[in-house]
Amino acid sequence: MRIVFDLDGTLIDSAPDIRALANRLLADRGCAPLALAETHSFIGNGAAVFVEKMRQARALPEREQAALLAEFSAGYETAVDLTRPYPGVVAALRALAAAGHALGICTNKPARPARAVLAHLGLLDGFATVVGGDSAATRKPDPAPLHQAFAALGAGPCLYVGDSEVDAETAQRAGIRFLLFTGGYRKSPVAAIPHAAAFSAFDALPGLVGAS
Ligand SMILES: O=C(O)COP(=O)(O)O
Ligand SMILES: [Mg+2]
Repeated sequence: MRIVFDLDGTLIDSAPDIRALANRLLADRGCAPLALAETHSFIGNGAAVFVEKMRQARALPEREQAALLAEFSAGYETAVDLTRPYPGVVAALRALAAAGHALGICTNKPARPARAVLAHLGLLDGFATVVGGDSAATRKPDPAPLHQAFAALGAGPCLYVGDSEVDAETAQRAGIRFLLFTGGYRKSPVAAIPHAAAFSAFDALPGLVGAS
């Protein structure tokens, strides 16, 4: 089977690094720092949307957007030290690879920081493709980047694993079966997010894939 994963809030808890990076930018401008929950709520639609939501939350003017995004992007690749895989992720990925599944990533995080954090955690080599928010002409919830990720994995049934409303919509629009990790950065109740199956701990994932 071809299995594609979302990244932030699905395989990795990256919000502490994203928050620290954002708070450096805000501190330079005399603004109050982001709380962790606020940070979670801004993640999922890519770097430009994150910076826009951060800017609006601190009432910074629109004319600052380009400079904020440039500074954010410049620091993004090295913002890896506080990021951890969720419990059970490493073992689940290893089990899925050992069972012969082809694994890929489709994230709205730009490709370079996505690859950098995966490499930092020793996980990059496990993925045959990494499609980022800037890898295709469009980003999720447009289905094109998800199709691109599956195309890179060859043939076979498809499964997408993600944590958010954006991921569920992307899978639905792509016509692909979706598994929801409930422990990430979703904003809505699990019941309000379309999914084939949901799981709260990664040790359940190989069994769910086997049952798909
Ligand atoms: O919003 C982002 O930059 C990334 O989020 P995702 O990995 O959940 O797609
Ligand atoms: Mg996510």
